[in-house]
Amino acid sequence: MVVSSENNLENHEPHRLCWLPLQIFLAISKKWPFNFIMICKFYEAVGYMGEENLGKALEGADLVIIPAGVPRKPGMTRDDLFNINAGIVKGLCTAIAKYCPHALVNMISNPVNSTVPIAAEVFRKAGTYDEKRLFGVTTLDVVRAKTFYAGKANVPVSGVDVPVVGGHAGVTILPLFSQATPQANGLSHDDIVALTKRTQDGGTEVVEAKAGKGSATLSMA
Ligand SMILES: NC(=O)c1ccc[n+]([C@@H]2O[C@H](COP(=O)([O-])OP(=O)(O)OC[C@H]3O[C@@H](n4cnc5c(N)ncnc54)[C@H](O)[C@@H]3O)[C@@H](O)[C@H]2O)c1
Ligand SMILES: O=C(O)C[C@H](O)C(=O)O
Repeated sequence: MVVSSENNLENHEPHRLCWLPLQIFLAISKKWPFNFIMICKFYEAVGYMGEENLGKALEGADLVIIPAGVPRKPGMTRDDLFNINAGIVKGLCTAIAKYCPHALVNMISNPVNSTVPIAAEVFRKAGTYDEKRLFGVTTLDVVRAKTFYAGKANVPVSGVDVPVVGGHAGVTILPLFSQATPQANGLSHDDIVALTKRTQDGGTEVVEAKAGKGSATLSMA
């Protein structure tokens, strides 16, 4: 997904939202872009198909969100996606460097621990790398840590904060329950170990529940 602000809000001109080929929203339902228009009245949704239109879709973009690629099936790790998704991400990042080198890039495609370095390397080679503009999307780890912690501590999730550092796969996901607020009295070491493991395995839980039909796609949308 690509967002461009070539027009400005004050004039109530629409911004441009482009749907790249095979992108998740279109793949789920062709109605999605239209629902989005109703929600965001300042956005205009434009769909582009085919690699030959990648330049048109990306030109002038301020924000590019990359969810393209294959998801895990039960029994796979995120690393098992590397061989397919690395090439997809590399191609998209090469086009970003060419058509919108100053865009913010949010990387959803897994393995995020590897696709972000791939993007960085493509941008570095193109001379466009800016570490402040490239992000691996790991918000789900924070959401999961907060949800599981709130459940265990029996506090409303809306008031909970749990910092999560590290990467986005297995033991590289490090929820810092020692820094969580509010501090829950009465959580044992075993509770913290169990909460940590459940946070680290949250994506796997979803992949197994969907039984081969994808991953936490809608959460990212
Ligand atoms: N970072 C995260 O928190 C997070 C969360 C959910 C999913 N993911 C990752 O996002 C990716 C997509 O997962 P999903 O569950 O949405 O899968 P999905 O199969 O539902 O959607 C993937 C989309 O990518 C498209 N695609 C495939 N090859 C492409 C290409 N060469 N160019 C452009 N688009 C292409 C497919 O047509 C499909 O529409 C996976 O790698 C998954 O692991 C990451
Ligand atoms: O776990 C996955 O494969 C998808 C995503 O990274 C997630 O955390 O839900």
